[in-house]
Amino acid sequence: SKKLEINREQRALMKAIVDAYNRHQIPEDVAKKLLQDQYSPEENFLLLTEMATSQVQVLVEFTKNIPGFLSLDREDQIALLKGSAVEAMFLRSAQVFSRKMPTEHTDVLEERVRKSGIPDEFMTPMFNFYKSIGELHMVQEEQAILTAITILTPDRPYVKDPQAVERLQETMLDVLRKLCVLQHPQEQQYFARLLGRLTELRTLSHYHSEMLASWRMNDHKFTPLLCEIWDVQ
Ligand SMILES: O=C(NC1CCCCC1)[C@H](C1CCCCC1)n1c(-c2ccc(-c3ccccc3)s2)nc2ccccc21
Repeated sequence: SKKLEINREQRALMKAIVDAYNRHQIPEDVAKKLLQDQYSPEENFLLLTEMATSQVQVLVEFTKNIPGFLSLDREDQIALLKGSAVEAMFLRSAQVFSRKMPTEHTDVLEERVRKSGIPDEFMTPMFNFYKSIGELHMVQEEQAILTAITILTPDRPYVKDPQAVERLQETMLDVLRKLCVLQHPQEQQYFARLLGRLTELRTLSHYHSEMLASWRMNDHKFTPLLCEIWDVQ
């Protein structure tokens, strides 16, 4: 029916976002590194800060390709990036964790992350989120559009024109809704479950400053970019 069909304009929008999402992959595959060796909390913290610094740069490039983003108020663009960077990091970590790999690799990866230096009390919510993302078996279009929807959240701190952001987010939500029906015709509430993950993501991301501050080591060093993004130091 007309209502459900992805029209030409939406197909172009989806292509732009998926191309940008694939173009801006994380340079070094952190999963491969973690599967190679067990690192000390200090080495893991350094690995996280390196991965996170490059991921923020990747996120900025991806965001610039979201149709309409660059026509938003300049300060609102910064507010949206700052407000979504940690969530995008956890979303990308979940996608890395849920990537198709032999079971024993997933088990080793889980073990390495559990022993990375992050305090134990954060492990349950973090892995609950990773596993709930994994169970969705998202196609890459859904992953890319979900990341764009996360960035285009109107109620981030300091956004001056939330309506303009809401208009862009609604366009993305409409495409994602149609895509979910097409990709997962059996699962009625798939789209609703997908959006429910964004709520879980926001809750998980609330802990990030505490996770970093209580990483099992002394003298936590951050890059200036991460001090800005992570609300630390
Ligand atoms: O490198 C990583 N993630 C990259 C981020 C950028 C995008 C690609 C993925 C880290 C590593 C964890 C182990 C120690 C080294 C770093 N990672 C996490 C995180 C746990 C906590 C995280 C965090 C983020 C912000 C603030 C406070 C805490 S990220 N979950 C993973 C699941 C699977 C593979 C790696 C994973």
